[in-house]
Amino acid sequence: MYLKSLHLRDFRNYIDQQVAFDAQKTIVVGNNAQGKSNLLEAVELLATLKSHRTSRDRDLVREEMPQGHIQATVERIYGETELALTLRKQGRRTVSLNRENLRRHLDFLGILNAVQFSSLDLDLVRGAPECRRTWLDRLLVQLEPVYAHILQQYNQVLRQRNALLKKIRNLEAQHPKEQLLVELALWDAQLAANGSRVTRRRARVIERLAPIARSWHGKISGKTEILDIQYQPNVQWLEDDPTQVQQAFLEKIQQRRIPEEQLGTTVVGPHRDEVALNINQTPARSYGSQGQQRTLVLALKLAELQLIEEVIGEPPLLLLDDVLAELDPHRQNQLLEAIQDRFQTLITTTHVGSFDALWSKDSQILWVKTGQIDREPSIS
Ligand SMILES: Nc1ncnc2c1ncn2[C@@H]1O[C@H](COP(=O)(O)OP(=O)(O)OP(=O)(O)O)[C@@H](O)[C@H]1O
Repeated sequence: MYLKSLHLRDFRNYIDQQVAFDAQKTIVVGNNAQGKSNLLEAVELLATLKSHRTSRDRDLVREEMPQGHIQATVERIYGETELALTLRKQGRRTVSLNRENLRRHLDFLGILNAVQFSSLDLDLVRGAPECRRTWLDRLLVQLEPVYAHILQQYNQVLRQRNALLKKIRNLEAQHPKEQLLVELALWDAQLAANGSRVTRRRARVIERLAPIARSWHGKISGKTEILDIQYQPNVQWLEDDPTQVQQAFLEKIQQRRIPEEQLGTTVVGPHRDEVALNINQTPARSYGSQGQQRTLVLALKLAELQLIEEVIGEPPLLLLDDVLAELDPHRQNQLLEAIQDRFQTLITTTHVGSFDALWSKDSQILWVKTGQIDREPSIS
């Protein structure tokens, strides 16, 4: 797939900016806080309808303006598509394909695919389990857009079940709670049904991703380190069968009944899953240097690229936000070799000279200054 052009209006610090991409690699150069990451964020939003920097649309709209727009033309094997996303300070966002508004946002996903790699990704290794769940979920949405809907339904059930558990916890001692317990049983079944759809998909994606990531990791680290990725679902199950997985949920819910009522919150389900990342059988978080942790993140990103390409049948975009200069020449070369000319890549940097000149060969260079993009560096 190829992102041909982008048009940003009142998005972050861009007023009205057109960008035409005319090379497989685009290097976006500028000082800090000029709008480089904002540009990549716009592409990320078109690919996933999410930003890893904010969950509030009002942050994305230019200051003082009521709404902002991102528009793009994407070329796929089957033809060209125009994507548009309108973000509002107040009210819901709207999405359109080829100038037709879509009722279901789900239908917008899967047209543009992108793998994002920024320094924040070190949180994949060092951060809380939530970072790894979010990463996994975003990958799943790209591989199978309907997963966005599945996850949304699960989260809705979770919220409603939590509200009910809170109500039960706060009941006066003499107040009968039978009616609420009948209601809770209905939510238990919903949690099991929706939770099993989430956990089965997470397990499947890890099963496919783990060997690819292990192989990349071996190549980059020179085979001295062995990466092991293990999905650790909160509800353990053995066979990928909906009935059996739901049964495992219901059994665990029964076991945790008392703590759940005492805490007033759901403690069973995929919102408590973990993905263990081990190097040579030691948790990566406590293993080795920052450089070794970077190698791991790089291997994960390369595995994401490869898996999306395998599943979608077309190479996704790669968004490298200020990470190239942080990789040593060996890792830079591994990355360059892996992407070759297959993956359209957008790279942000403060200095073009801060990474190997091979990167700028055949690349388009764009200069960003206070929300304006030029093909030449500005004089001042
Ligand atoms: N909603 C908004 N309206 C107007 N300006 C905004 C908005 N959100 C962010 N900005 C501005 O965008 C700029 C930050 O841009 P960006 O995050 O793309 O930086 P960058 O060029 O990637 O720099 P760095 O190298 O520091 O990451 C800041 O000047 C910030 O004030």
